[in-house]
Amino acid sequence: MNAITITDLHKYYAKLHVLRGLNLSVSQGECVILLGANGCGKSTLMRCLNGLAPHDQGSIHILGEPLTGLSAAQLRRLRQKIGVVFQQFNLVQNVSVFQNVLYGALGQQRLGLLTSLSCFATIELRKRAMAALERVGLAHKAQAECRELSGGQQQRVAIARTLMQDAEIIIADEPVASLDPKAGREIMDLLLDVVAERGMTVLCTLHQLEFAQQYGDRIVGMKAGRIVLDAPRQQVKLDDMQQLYQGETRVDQPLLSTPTCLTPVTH
Ligand SMILES: Nc1ncnc2c1ncn2[C@@H]1O[C@H](COP(=O)(O)OP(=O)(O)OP(=O)(O)O)[C@@H](O)[C@H]1O
Repeated sequence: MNAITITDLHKYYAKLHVLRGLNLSVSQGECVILLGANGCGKSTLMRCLNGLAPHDQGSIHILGEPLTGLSAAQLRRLRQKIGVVFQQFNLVQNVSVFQNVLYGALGQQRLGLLTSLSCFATIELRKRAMAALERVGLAHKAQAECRELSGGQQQRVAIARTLMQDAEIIIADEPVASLDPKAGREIMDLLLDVVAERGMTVLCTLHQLEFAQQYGDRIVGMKAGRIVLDAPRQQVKLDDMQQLYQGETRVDQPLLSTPTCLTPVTH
């Protein structure tokens, strides 16, 4: 079964046609790196996948379930399977690292928010949260407030939270954009190790081509709201990736021609 199946996906912001007929399948356990210039629609795609932004046409299936037509409870249950690691560390800054990780259990518990608060959490949940923090090397920072951590440490907390969540899919939107090269590499190493251990599926946007050459199974490239490159990482040349940043790349530019595929889509 595919972890993610996207068929003829369209998304508009008012008159701006942002996603222009996307087709993409990601197998369970696969790590796909998504590349594309600023404004080509990557984050919008990520938001659609996470149910944060409704799409206008086409379909998205997550682990075989359609993302549309779900009740609020069904959508919540499906979103529980999707962990997010975003460029802007989507953590609650003024609470502890431990508490942020515990929030990952939100939605698994019948009592919701209350049981994910550290003062009410069961011993089992607390143990799991500590184990997740140990896995990302941050057990010693459990009681620190998130805002006291470096960018790299905050991304570690976000990864720990996906472990707490028992996510099956990780959507990582520029997870290393604000990190220095060493910290960025450490986060990519950790992310890929953790997902391999758990057989999770990853869709990760990056702007660093040198990372794209080293991480993941497959490279998908977008240009002006369309997928124009989709091939196993080893088959993608640097020049193929560089072309993604040339010509008409943004969705808010008038298109002079329909972009052609740089490399035949192999899926
Ligand atoms: N909520 C929104 N409302 C209106 N327009 C939006 C919204 N979000 C994004 N856009 C527009 O959609 C287009 C695509 O933006 P998006 O953030 O998806 O691109 P991106 O490829 O992720 O870019 P970047 O690499 O800079 O993050 C841009 O023109 C942007 O201004």
